[in-house]
Amino acid sequence: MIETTSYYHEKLYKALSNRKHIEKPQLVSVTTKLDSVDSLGFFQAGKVYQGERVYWTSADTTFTLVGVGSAYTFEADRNRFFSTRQMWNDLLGDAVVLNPYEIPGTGPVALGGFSFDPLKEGDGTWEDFPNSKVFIPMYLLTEWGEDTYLTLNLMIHPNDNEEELYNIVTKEYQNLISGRYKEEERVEVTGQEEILPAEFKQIVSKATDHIKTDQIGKVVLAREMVVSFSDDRKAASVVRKLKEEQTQSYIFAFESGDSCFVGATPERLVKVENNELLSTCLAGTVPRGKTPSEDEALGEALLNDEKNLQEHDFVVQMIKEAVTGCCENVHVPDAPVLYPLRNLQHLYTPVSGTLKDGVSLLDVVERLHPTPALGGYPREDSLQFIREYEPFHRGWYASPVGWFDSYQNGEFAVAIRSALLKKDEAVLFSGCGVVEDSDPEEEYQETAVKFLPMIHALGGKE
Ligand SMILES: C=C(O[C@H]1C=CC=C(C(=O)O)[C@@H]1O)C(=O)O
Ligand SMILES: [Mg+2]
Repeated sequence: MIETTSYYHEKLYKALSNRKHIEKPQLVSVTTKLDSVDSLGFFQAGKVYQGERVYWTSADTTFTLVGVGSAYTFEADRNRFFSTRQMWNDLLGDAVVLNPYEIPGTGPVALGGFSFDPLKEGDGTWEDFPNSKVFIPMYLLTEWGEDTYLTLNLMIHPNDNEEELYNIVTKEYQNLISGRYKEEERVEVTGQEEILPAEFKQIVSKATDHIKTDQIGKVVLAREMVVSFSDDRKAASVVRKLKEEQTQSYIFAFESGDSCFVGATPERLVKVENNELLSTCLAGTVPRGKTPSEDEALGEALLNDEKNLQEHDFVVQMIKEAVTGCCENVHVPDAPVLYPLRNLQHLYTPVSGTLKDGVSLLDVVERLHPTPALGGYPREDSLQFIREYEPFHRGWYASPVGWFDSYQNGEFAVAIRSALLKKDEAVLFSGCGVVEDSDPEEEYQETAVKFLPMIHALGGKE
C-alpha cells in the first residue's frame, strides 16, 4: 500500500470523531491512494451489498469506478435533474470531506441514471429502476490512469458510535480491496426469443408514413429480445466478457433491487472535466465486413450514404444547438468519420466546448436527453410517437447513465447495447434511427446486428 494503512485509519478515525456537532445525518468522506486492486474482484467481494453495486469503465479504459453499498440514494420524479442536483448540493453543504487528491471520480461521487421517458406508462419490467436514481457508494474504487484510490463515504447519524463504525468499515474495505475475480459457475442459455419482430417492421413503416407527411423528421424505434438461463445470471461475468470484447465502449452495470442493468455502449452523452465539455454524435450504422477489403468498402459506403448521413445530421444539428446554448468555444467538425466497433461501424462527430459559468453537468444532461440518436426530431413529437406506438417500456434503455463528483466533473453515456438482468432472464434492447428513406426490413436487420454484443456476452446464439 502506498499510504500506510495506519495513517489512513488515523484520518478516517479523525474524520469520524471530528465531525461538527450535528442534529441531522452528515456525510463523511475520506479518500486514500492504494496499490492496484482487482476491480471486478472488488465488485464480487461486495456481494452482501447486491442490489447496491455499480461498475463503470470509460470507453478509453483509462477510468474505472466501482461502487459498493449505498451511503445515500437520491430518487426524484418531478423535475428530476434539478431535484437531483439540489439534493446533492444540500448533502454536500454539510459534508466532511478529506480528499487530498481531488482527482476526478474521487471523494463524494454519485453514480446512477435516469429513465428514457417519465411520461410513458410502466409495465413492471423496470420496477427496480425509477425515473431517476443516483447513489453515493459507501465503498468507491477509482482507477484513474495508473493510479488507484479508495473513498469511504459514510452517512453518520447523531447517535452513531464512531468506534463501532470505524471497526466495521475498516474490516469491510480490506475484504473488498483483497477480492480477486472468480469465474462464476456455468449458466446455460435455455431460450432466446425476439419480441414482436413483425410488429416492429409495421411500426417502422408507420413512422416513415408520418415522416413523409411532415409530422416528424426522424424517430428512433427499438425492440426487445428475451434470453433465458438455466440459473441466475450474475453481472460480474457479463461485465468481464464485455470488457474483453467491446473495445471503444463504456462498460456499465447498475444493480438495483433484484435486477441489474448492464451494457457496452459506444455513445457518450456528455463528459465534463475541468470545465471542458465533450459530447458525441453517433448515428448511422453498417456492419463490419468479414474481410479487411469488405470492411473498408462498407465503411466507405456508409460515409457516402444519404440515408445514414441524414440520420446522423439530425443528431449533429441538435447537439450543436444545445451545446452552443451552454458553452463557449464550441467546435464541431464539418463531416463525420467512422467509429468501428466489434460488430458494427457508426458515423461519428465529436463536439467540444468550454462550459459557461454556473452550468452544471446535470443541466447539460437535461438539455441533451434524448438526442435524435435515441429519441428523434422534433423531440416532443418523436417522443409522442414512441410513447404511442412502441409496444414496451424502455426504462433506462437509451437513457443517460453515469457519474458526477463534487468538483464539477463527470460523464454520462446513453445506455444502448444493453440488457436488464433479472435472475434467470435477460431482456435485451436494440433500436435504430428511422428517417424518410428507411426500409423496415433493413432497419430490422440493423437492430439484429446491434443485439449481437449483448447476445455474445450472455453466451447466446448469434
Ligand atoms: C438506438 C441505438 O443506436 C443508436 C446509436 C447509434 C446508431 C444508431 C443508428 O444508426 O440507428 C442509433 O441512433 C441502439 O443501439 O439501440
Ligand atoms: Mg441507423
